[in-house]
Amino acid sequence: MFFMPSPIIPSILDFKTTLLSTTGYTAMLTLVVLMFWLYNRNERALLTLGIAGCIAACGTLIAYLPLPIPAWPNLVLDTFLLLLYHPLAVVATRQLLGLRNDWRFHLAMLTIIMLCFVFWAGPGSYTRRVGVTACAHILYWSMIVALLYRGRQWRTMMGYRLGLGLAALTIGVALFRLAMSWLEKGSNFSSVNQLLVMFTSLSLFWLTFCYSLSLLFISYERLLLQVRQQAQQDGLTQLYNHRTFHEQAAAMFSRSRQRGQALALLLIDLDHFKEVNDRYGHQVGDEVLRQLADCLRAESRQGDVLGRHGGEEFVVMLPLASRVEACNVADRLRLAIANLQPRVGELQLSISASIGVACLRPPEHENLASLFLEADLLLYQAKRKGRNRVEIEREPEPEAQH
Ligand SMILES: Nc1nc2c(ncn2[C@@H]2O[C@H](COP(=O)(O)OP(=O)(O)OP(=O)(O)O)[C@@H](O)[C@H]2O)c(=O)[nH]1
Repeated sequence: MFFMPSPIIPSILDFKTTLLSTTGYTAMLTLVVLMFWLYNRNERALLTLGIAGCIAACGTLIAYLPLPIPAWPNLVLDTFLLLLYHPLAVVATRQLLGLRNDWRFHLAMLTIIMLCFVFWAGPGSYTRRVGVTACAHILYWSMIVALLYRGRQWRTMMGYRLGLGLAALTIGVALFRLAMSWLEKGSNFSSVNQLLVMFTSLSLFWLTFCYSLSLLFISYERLLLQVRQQAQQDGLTQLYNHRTFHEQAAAMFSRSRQRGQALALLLIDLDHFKEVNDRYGHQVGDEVLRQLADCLRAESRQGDVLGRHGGEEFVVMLPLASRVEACNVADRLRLAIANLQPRVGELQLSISASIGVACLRPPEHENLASLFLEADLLLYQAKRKGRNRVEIEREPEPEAQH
């Protein structure tokens, strides 16, 4: 990341011009990151990256501006400011993953790196200076790769893949620089290698700053995911809300009808829930509903679709479930609810539910509404027959009176 101007480097790679444009891009990127942080202040990683960007921009400016300090302290200060970006990138990544940061560790590492830079490399050895900064890159970016790998539950997100790719590339380029500094005999690079050092230095700069973009991307993707989840879920139980459940159920219904596959719909309604609310209050009632949702989640198979239909009514769609299977699942759920005995503070309650089960019969069920109607009638039948039971077969209508 540190350039030694050389007369052989063509004007297109003019040292100061490159630094000036790099400073401009860094400042612009930093501004974007800080704007996003202002928009979502919970994302402290963006603030850290913004601070890191400001410091790095100062680092490049110091190399550009004729400061009234000697060249060597100027280079040390410039190096220090530019190197600060990397531990801050580690800190930002940890913040993004919700992990704690150990500032003393970062301070100690940076101190060791700077001591190596000043005393082991010193003003006389350009190759050693490149070696030290390459090692710093490898160290910090390996940490970032390890961190991103730990956050692989979000591996489907573009930002994670991008961040991981950029971090891996950064390590690759830094390894190349380390090898160059190692293989070079003298304290300065040959003319051709100087050009390579400059190219790799610039690419490191761009790669690491693009990493800020990838973190921004991750933060944005997570925000989108959160908003989408909130729009799809019921706030109390985190099950699908009425609208989303109906969308999913409608798609499942058409698929099953088209393919001639089995499908069952379970309508579950808590018995005498009004009494729970009236006797213990709405907050206790809410907690009971939450625990009931957890129970349904725990009892359901992968592929089953669960939703809160409204109030104390829940729905479960069972794809590929035959009539017997649906009846077994419904009875298992009924039993699980009866044994749940939700605990709310000191209270231990007893609850039960009635379940209506409608199984898809293509000629009779033309649309999802007809399946729901049947499940609703069966649920009503279960309530009528004493509650805490499963109904799957409609009773014959009472004979019309003559
Ligand atoms: N705490 C709480 N109560 C709710 C919520 N949604 C609906 N309820 C309550 O659920 C109760 C439903 O009462 P009813 O429809 O009379 O049914 P029930 O008392 O369960 O009686 P049956 O269904 O006939 O066994 C009402 O007291 C509603 O206030 C909710 O989100 N939280």
